[in-house]
Amino acid sequence: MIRIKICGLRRKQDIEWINFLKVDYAGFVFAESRRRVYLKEAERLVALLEKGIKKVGVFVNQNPDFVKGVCSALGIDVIQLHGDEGQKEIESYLGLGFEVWKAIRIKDKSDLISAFEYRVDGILLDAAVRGMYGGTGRTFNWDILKGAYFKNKIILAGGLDPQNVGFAITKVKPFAVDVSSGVETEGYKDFFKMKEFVERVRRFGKHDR
Ligand SMILES: O=C(O)c1ccccc1NCC(=O)[C@H](O)[C@H](O)COP(=O)(O)O
Repeated sequence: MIRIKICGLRRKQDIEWINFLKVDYAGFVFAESRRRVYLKEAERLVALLEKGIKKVGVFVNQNPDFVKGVCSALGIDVIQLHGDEGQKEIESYLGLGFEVWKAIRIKDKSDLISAFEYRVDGILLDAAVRGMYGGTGRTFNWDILKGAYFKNKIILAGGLDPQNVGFAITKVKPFAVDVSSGVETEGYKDFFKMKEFVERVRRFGKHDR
């Protein structure tokens, strides 16, 4: 069964909704973004989260001591590195009890090379938009992935929404899908869009990866 990550959670009701929908991963952005949360608020949100839902901390080119401090304080399960972090930095997080996912922004096929090179627990494939690291609401060309074999878990992100996620899953067959903008209305998470997204994934995503 394909896993679901909903990212950019900021409010108490966001957490109540994802508890109800029983998604697999809850994403909290600790980097520069309109979705950014700070440690104190994140502590309150995480305390409300159902135990079975894994907590993902999203960071962009931040100090490793800061990243480790936040993740330890919150009991984060997955560190998502969404900036220009290299293998050396990735290594510094391995063996500490967190999974590490590295985000790669895809413009064309050549961007996939790094996806094969990183030694990491998961590769998150996202759209490349100039001046933005993530949460862009834009898709990339999924045809680029045709025939590619990844040894890592692939988390598909970038512009997914309830309308296109079924098609994306049948094309890419990822380990998980990740969504933020596509389940928002006027900048905030929308329960009905999240519900529709989750229902679509569960209908189309019955393969194992
Ligand atoms: O969501 C953000 O605002 C963000 C800002 C800076 C770095 C990463 C960010 N989000 C990371 C995610 O995991 C998003 O879910 C992913 O980029 C997909 O976003 P969207 O295209 O909006 O569904």
